Amino acid sequence: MEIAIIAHDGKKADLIDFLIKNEAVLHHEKIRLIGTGTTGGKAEAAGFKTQRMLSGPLGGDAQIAGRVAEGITQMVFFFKDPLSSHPHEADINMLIRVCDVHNVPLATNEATAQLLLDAIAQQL
Ligand SMILES: O=C(CO)COP(=O)(O)O
Repeated sequence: MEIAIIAHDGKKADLIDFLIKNEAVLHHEKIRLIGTGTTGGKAEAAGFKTQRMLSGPLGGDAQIAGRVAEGITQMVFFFKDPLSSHPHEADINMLIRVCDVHNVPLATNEATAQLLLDAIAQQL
């Protein structure tokens, strides 16, 4: 299963902490991580093999949306920062919309991501 990880700058530390907390599940052979450029780089530095797309503002969210639309990415953890604005808001909303169009689970905060991952862990 391919899971996309994305975090805005104000949430990147929270996402990495979340990955570390769940490393037993995330290192399972059936799980493959992809991420936007900077988020993916930080995940790599923390020991998580992650296929990196472009940085979000340069089209990374759009690339992940494309993979969701094609059925390649099957879950998205997107730790959005609700307290900051982003120049690529259109891409962010497009990714959320594409997840809804294709009924792909999308967590935009840690509590939801944990519930999704716990559900996945039971199926591995
Ligand atoms: O902007 C982002 C999501 O909208 C995240 O991109 P980066 O991981 O490259 O910072």
